[in-house]
Amino acid sequence: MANVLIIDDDPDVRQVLAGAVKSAGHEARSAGTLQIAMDTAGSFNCEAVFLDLSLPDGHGLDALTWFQELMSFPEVIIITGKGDPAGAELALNKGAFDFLEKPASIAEVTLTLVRALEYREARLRRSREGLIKRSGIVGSCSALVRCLQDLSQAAATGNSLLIFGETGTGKELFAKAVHDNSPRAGHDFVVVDCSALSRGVMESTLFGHVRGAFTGASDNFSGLVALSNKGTLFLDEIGELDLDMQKKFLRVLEEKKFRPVGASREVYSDFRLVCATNRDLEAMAQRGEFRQDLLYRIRMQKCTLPPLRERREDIPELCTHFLEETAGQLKASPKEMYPEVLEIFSAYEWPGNVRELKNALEQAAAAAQDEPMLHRRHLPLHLRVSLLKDSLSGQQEDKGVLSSDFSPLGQSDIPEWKTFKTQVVEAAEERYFHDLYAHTGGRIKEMARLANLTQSRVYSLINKYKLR
Ligand SMILES: Nc1ncnc2c1ncn2[C@@H]1O[C@H](COP(=O)(O)OP(=O)(O)OP(=O)(O)O)[C@@H](O)[C@H]1O
Repeated sequence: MANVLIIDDDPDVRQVLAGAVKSAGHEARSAGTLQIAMDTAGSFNCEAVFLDLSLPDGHGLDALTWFQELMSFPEVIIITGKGDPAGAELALNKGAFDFLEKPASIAEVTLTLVRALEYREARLRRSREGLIKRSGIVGSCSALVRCLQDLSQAAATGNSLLIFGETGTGKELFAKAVHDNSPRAGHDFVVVDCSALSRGVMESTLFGHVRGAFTGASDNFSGLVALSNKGTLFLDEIGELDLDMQKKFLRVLEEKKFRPVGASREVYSDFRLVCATNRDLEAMAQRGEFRQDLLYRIRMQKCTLPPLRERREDIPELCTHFLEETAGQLKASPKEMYPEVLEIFSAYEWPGNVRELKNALEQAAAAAQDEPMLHRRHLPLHLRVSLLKDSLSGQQEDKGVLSSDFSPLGQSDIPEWKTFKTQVVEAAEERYFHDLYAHTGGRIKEMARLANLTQSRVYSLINKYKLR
């Protein structure tokens, strides 16, 4: 028997759900507002929560994480009216188990609840058994722990997995961890960056070619799909595949067979697919830019990595990790941070997420040279710029840093914060890439390595800032 909390402002809905829960043999408690639900949850060890999105004292979405973080780790099922599909989608992306559209039948309610409880039990069993090899993933906030649980489940099933997340949130790291935790770990983990391959070379890179198939094909090449046989194929930025390649790839997924360019016979490859994207593939599918049938295939399981600004509690742990890593590479002792430096790190928005944090620490450690402590002055320019926030709200603490980097704003020309921030971040980006270009003599590979970006991203930034 499980404890189930029902949160809905409509007494009829509460009654129907409670009836369904009780007839399935579980204990039900109901609440008409978020406040009552939170008070109830304190003493009711709930294993599943039915959560309405539109409540008199707030939006259910804002309370979702609160319920997910309860000690009993409940699964949350969203109850949604016809009017809020976007809210339900957002909730799923934040780790809600599923959603039910009102009015749901008793059978639907019961089935969803059974599945949610089964899923929760399997999730807890796996985390109790400590089966997850983290493969370098750092962080312990609840959103990340959920992703690790998704990871563990995906690793065990072998189904296709779609990892969604902003740039630098760790999609490739997670994909590798899925591979490392799967029965395929002894075989290859093959990465294909779909945004870095031009249309012309994509097909032969994926499927291989025979000698003489086209100008320049001087040897047979088996291709990356064949290379991932028995292992894992990671398609990064899958949203960049053009429709023609999507069609070809769908066939490979369905039949596990493909024909190398210029070959007469088909080749077989048994690979496990993990894809990543930071694009809204659903919206792309609706616009006809991404095949719906391929989307169904690749997202048999899904995991959404939180942006760093939504898991700031992990920042100190990540900083320690990267400072130790940098020190290890230099065979030096790890540097430490003054508290005010950590404050800046904790307050910054991190549009480039963990990658940006890692780069910032590497740059700061290099700037600090032999000094054991990192000071604000060691931080990259764009981070120091974040101090402007404090200055604009009258809490600026270190005028020296700002005045040396920027001229003060006149009384009459204070722009909106967002506009100003965008301009300053763009200026910092431009300066960074100018310096990087000068430092590396414009060698793309080296630029990509130092900046920890893909070569195609570096190309686009070179074009953006007309670096010559
Ligand atoms: N949770 C984490 N713990 C430790 N390192 C992390 C974490 N997340 C990301 N990183 C590091 O940040 C960098 C970027 O990660 P990764 O390449 O996996 O991101 P991504 O989401 O695939 O980025 P992109 O979309 O730009 O390809 C890597 O150096 C990775 O090791």
